[in-house]
Amino acid sequence: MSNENTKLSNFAVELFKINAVKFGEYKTKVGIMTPVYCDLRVIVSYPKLMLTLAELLTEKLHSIKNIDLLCGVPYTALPIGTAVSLKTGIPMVMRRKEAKDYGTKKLIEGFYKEGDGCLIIEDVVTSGSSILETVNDLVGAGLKCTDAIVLLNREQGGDKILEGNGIKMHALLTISELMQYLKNAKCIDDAMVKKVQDYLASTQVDSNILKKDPVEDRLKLSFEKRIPFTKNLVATELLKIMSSKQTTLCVAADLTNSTDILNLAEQVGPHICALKTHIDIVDDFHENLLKPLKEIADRHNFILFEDRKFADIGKTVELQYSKGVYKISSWAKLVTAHSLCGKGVLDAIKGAEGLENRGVFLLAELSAAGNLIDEAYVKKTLKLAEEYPELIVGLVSQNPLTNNPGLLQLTPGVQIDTKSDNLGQQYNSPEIIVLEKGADIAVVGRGITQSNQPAVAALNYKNILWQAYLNRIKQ
Ligand SMILES: O=c1ccn([C@@H]2O[C@H](COP(=O)(O)O)[C@@H](O)[C@H]2O)c(=O)[nH]1
Repeated sequence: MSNENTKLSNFAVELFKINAVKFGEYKTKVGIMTPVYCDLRVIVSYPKLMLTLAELLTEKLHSIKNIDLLCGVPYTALPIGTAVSLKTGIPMVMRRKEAKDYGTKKLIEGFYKEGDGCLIIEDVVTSGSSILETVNDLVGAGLKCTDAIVLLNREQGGDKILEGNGIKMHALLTISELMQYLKNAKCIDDAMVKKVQDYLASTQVDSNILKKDPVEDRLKLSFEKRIPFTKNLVATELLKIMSSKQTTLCVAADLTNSTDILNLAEQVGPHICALKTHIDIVDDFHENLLKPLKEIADRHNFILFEDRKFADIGKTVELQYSKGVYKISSWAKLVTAHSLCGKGVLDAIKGAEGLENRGVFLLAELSAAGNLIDEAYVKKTLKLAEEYPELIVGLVSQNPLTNNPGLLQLTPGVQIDTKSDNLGQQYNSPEIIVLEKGADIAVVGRGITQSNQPAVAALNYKNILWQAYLNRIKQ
């Protein structure tokens, strides 16, 4: 046996002795029974063994390039990562499982620079999902992750899944090697080896289930090709309008007079996919505004969209959506809602009386300077959106948050030459929001409404946005 193998064999036996590897009948995280169970948490009670593990991992790490940082997958691999960091002198970062709700609100703790290469350290890999969760947050913080060193590869398909997601796994031991070492040391018998082999053969994780969303898909697919991915009928209609009218422009009709709104709708109508209103700012609002507005929308083939930003308990939202003077649910196919109050808001919009086809843009990020939304909130918003595919048309955001081709990204804060207003609004150019920020639909308000010729301005925005979209999908 080579020197390295002797070390590994001794290490395997020590793991067995401290009960970090057990044989019998154990329930796994997903509820199925396994004859072999590895629980490396216990290793913190054995500092000498921890040191051996750090030495073994350090040897493994030498063949990997571009390591600026280490990050242990929480929680078991955090002390292991620390031990390797102390041994190698490579600094460490820590991933929080939840961003704290006070102070810095960071998901990644420690000092790092954008573009730093971060090596992942993990104890046991089955499907690789824990590593991918950690990678997701690290990459979100601007770090590069290409490799993971792990103590034990359970050989259930995790390595392939990680590879499919751009992560090369380097394992100290495979479960087969571990079993062999333990059998040679007479810790287990042939029957147990066979039992474990049979178990592994019958429990391979499907390598498709954890494949990243097709990263390029949303941004690379044409709107037409994205139609089959939508589960909401207004989203389907919107994509069809965008494709046929060749426009991704949504005008924010933030005007306070009914006649001005109708005039604007008439002028910009041929160039837009949606007209966004704040109906509660209209001084002379009367329901009589709605009939001609709907008529213009039908004639020019665009969608009426009330930017109500619902954020209350479900019952109140139900009433705000369908009752009162505005009766939003009777005319606006699209509305916005904050995710802040959770599912109740979405259930209310889903169940309220009104138009049969309705859709929601969920606010994940805001264009306002100094807004209080943090990474964790964005993540939870995304999760909520995925839970309501039949209602959610997409996300209001300033960045590409999802690769799901069935979700549309609506991005406000768009102007050609202006960077901000005096009340915290922040603007990006149409090209930047499409090519860099991932916008599918751009909301332009004052860039058009304050122009002397709104129709000309709208056409200009429409053309620039469409060209940027064409460039994006052909790249
Ligand atoms: O993050 C957000 C969400 C919504 N808006 C709305 O978009 C328009 C922007 O108008 P401009 O005149 O182009 O600034 C406005 O109706 C906002 O309520 C946003 O700006 N940012």
